[in-house]
Amino acid sequence: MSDQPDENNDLLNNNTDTTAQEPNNTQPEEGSSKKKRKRDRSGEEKDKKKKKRDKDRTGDKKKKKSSSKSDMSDSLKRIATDAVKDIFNQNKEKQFDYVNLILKADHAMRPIWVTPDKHIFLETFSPIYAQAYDFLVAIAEPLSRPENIHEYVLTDYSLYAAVSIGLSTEQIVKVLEKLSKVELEKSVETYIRDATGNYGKVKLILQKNEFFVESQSIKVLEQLMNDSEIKGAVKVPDPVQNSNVDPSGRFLVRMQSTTDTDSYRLAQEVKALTVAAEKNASNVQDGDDEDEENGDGQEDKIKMYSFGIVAEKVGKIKERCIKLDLPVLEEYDFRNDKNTKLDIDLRPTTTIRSYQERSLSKMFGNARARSGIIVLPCGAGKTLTGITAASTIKRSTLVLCINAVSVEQWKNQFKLWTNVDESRIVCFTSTVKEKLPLTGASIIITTYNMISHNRKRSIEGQRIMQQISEREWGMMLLDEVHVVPAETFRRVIEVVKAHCKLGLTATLLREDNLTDDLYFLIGPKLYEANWLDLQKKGHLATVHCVEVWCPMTPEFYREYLTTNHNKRQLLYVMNPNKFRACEYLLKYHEARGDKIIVFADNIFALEEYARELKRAFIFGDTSQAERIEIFKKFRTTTQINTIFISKVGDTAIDLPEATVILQISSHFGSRRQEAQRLGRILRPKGQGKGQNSAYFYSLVSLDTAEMFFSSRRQQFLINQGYAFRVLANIDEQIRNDKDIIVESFKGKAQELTMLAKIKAADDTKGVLEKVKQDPDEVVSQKSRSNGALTLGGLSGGESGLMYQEYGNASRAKKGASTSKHPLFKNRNK
Ligand SMILES: Nc1ncnc2c1ncn2[C@@H]1O[C@H](COP(=O)(O)OP(=O)(O)OP(=O)(O)O)[C@@H](O)[C@H]1O
Repeated sequence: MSDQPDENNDLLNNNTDTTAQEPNNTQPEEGSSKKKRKRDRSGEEKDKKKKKRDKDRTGDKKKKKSSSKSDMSDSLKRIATDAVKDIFNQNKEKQFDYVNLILKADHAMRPIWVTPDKHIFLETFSPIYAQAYDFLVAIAEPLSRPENIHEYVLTDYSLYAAVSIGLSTEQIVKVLEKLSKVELEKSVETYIRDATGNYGKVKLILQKNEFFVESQSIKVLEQLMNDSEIKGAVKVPDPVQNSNVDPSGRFLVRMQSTTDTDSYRLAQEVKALTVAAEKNASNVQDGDDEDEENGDGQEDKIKMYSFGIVAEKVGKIKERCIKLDLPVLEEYDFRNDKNTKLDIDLRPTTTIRSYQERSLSKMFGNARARSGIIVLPCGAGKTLTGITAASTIKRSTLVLCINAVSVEQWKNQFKLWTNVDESRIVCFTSTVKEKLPLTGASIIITTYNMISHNRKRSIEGQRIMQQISEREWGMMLLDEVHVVPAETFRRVIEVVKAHCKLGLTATLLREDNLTDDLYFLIGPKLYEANWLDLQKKGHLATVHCVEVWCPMTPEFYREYLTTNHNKRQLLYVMNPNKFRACEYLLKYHEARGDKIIVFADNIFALEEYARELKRAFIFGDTSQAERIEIFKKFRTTTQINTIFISKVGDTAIDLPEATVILQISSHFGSRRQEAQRLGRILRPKGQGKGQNSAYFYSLVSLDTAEMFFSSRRQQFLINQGYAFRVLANIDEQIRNDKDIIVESFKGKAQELTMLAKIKAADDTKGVLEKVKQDPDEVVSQKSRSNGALTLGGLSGGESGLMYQEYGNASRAKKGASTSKHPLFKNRNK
C-alpha cells in the first residue's frame, strides 16, 4: 500500500489538533464570569469567608482545568479509537469483530479473508491472485485496490451480476469457502443464498425473432404461465413445427451443456489452483472436493424448458416477473437472429488484449450475448472492446456517445480496427446527419442527446429518428455510461429496440438517486479491470502522482483570511509561489522533451498564467479552428509543447503524446474530474525502461481550502492504488536549481501588483468556467449551477455524476432504501 495516506493523515491530525485547542482558550473566560456572578450573590459574607472561598475557587478552577484537559484527551482518544474501530468496521455491530475469525490451518496457502460484514480482503502476492481476482470481481464490488491488499464487499447488486454471468449460488459459496483463510461465517453464506436464490431462475430469450421464457424448473414456469397477468400472452407450441415439445405439450425442451459456461471454466480454474496450493500444505484435510459441482471435467447436460410469449407483452411480463420476485435474465441468441447480417470483422492486424478478451468473455457465454456494463480504466481501450462486441454479434449496431467529438472518434476507430464498409457507418449529430442505408444492416453513431431530447427536430432529423425507432437493433453500445443521467437512458431505451445493451465506463457509476435503475436499464456489471494490473503489464502508462505544496505569500494569505469566497479561490490559484512552481515544473519537463497539459478551471487564472508564461491556451470561447490548430501543433511539432486548458479538456481530447499534467485549479473536490484528467496521460508511452512514465502534478496552496479539496479529489485514485507523493520543498528546489531560471514574481512589487489586480477584479472572476453547452453534449441540470460551492460540487456530483461512495456503504444504503428497485425491496440489508 502507498505511504501517501500517512501524509494525508498528518495533515488531518494537524487540523484536529488546532480545533481541539479551542475549548482550552474559552475555559478561563467561563470560569471568571462564574466567579463574578457568585461574588455578586454572596454580598454579606465578605472578609470572613473570602479566604476560604478563594481557596475553594482556586481548587475548583484547577479541577476544572485538569478535568477539561482530561475531557479533551478523552475525546481525542475517543476520536482515535472510533477511527480505528471504523477502519475495522467494529463500530457498526459487535459481531463484526474480526478478532473472532477462525483461521484455517493452511491459511497461508489461501489468498482471501472473508469477514462477517461481507468484506473480502485479497492478497495480491498470492500465487493464485489472478484467478482469485477474476472470481472476486465477478461476485463482489471492489472498494479499494492498492498494491498489496484489495478490499471488496458483497452486495445484492454484485451477486445479481455474478448470477447474470452464469455463476450459481453453490459455486459462489464453494469457491469463496475454498479461497478463504478463515471459516466462512454462516451469516455470509445465508446472505449469498438469500440474495441469489431467485436470480437467474428465469431467462428471457429472443430466438429467431421470437421471445421465450426459459427455466430449468417446470414448477417456476407453471407458476408464471398460470399468473393472471401472464397467461394471456403465452403461446402454445405447435408440435408440427417443433420436434422438441415435452410430453405435456406445454413446453419446448432444450439440452444445455454445463461445461459450456464461463462459470464452469472459472470454477475449474480456481479449483485447479486451490488444489495445487493445498497440495503444498502439509496438514490440509479438506474433504470437500469430491462434491464439486460439475467436477471431473465430465460433460453434464441440463434440460431447459421454455414457453413462447407474445412480443408486444414482453415489457409487461418483465415487470410482472419482478413483482413475483422472479426477475428475468436477458440473453440474446444472436447466431440465430433472422435480421440481416452486418458484414464486419476485425482486421487480421487487430489483436485484442487479454483483459479486453476477458471482459468480452463475460458478455458472450453459452453462445449468447448478455447485456451489462464493462468497466475499464481511461485509455485501456473501451472503444475496441465495444467494436469487438459489435463484430461478434454482426447485426445492426447503435453507438451512443456523450458528444459529437466522440462520435467522430468512434467512426474512425471502426474504420481503423474493422473491415466494415464505410458506407455502412452513419453519423447522426446536431450538425452531421448522414443518410442511413435503407436496406441491410448498418452502424449508426450518435449522441445521447440526439436520441433523448424532446425538442422539435428538423425534417431530416425526424426521418432518421423514425428509421432508428422502427429498426430492430442487434446491439446498443453505450459509451461513458457514468456521465449519463438515468432519465436519459430511460428515454433512449424507450426509443431504441435493441436485443442487447453494452455499457462502457471507467468507473462504476452512482448518479443522483437513480443509480439502482441503471443496472436494470442496461444490465449488471460484467467485468471490471484493475488499474494497477494493467499498468504493470504495460497497457497503461506508469503515472507518478505528486501533490506540490506551495506556501501562500504573507500578503496573499492575509487577504485570503478576510475576503469573500470567490476572491479566496482567486487568491489560492494565483498564489505567486504556485505560479513560480508551475513555471519551474513546466520548464523542467519541457527541457526533458515532455508534452505538457496545464489544467485550470478558473479562466482569470488560465489567461494570466498562459499570457505571462507565453504558452498556448484553450477554453470554452476558443474557436474550433484555433483548437484544432493548437492540438495539431502540439501533436506533430515542437512549436507547442505545453497547452493551458480549461475544463473543456476534461473529456474528449485525444492527445496521446501528453506525458505531464499540471493542475493549477480544479473543480473543488471532484474525484471524477481528477480521474478523467489523469486518464489523459494513461496511454502507454513507450516500451523502454522508464519510458512508460507519466507525471500528474497537483499544485495546491498550503493552509487553504484547496488542501481539503485536493485530498478529497484524490480518493478515487488512491482506491485504485495510486500513491500521491508530496513535494513540500519546491521553493527550495527552485532556488537551488542553477539550470532553470524562474522569471515570474521575482520581487515583492510584482506580487503586490497582482494582489491589487485580484482585489480590484470583479467577484465573478473567482467563479469557475461556465462552458457553453454543445447541443450534443450530455450535461445534467446541476452542472449548469453558478459555480458557487455546493455539497454536490464537493462530491463531484455537479457534473451530473459522482463516483460511487466507496467506503461509505451506510450512506449508499440509506440512499438506496428510498429509491430501491422492486427487485431488492424485500431484501433486508
Ligand atoms: N488491443 C489494442 N491494441 C492496440 N491498441 C489498442 C488496443 N486497445 C486500445 N488501443 C489503443 O489505446 C488507446 C486508448 O483507447 P480508447 O480511446 O478506446 O480508450 P478508452 O478506454 O476509451 O479511453 P478514454 O476513457 O480516455 O476515452 C487508443 O489509442 C487505442 O487505439
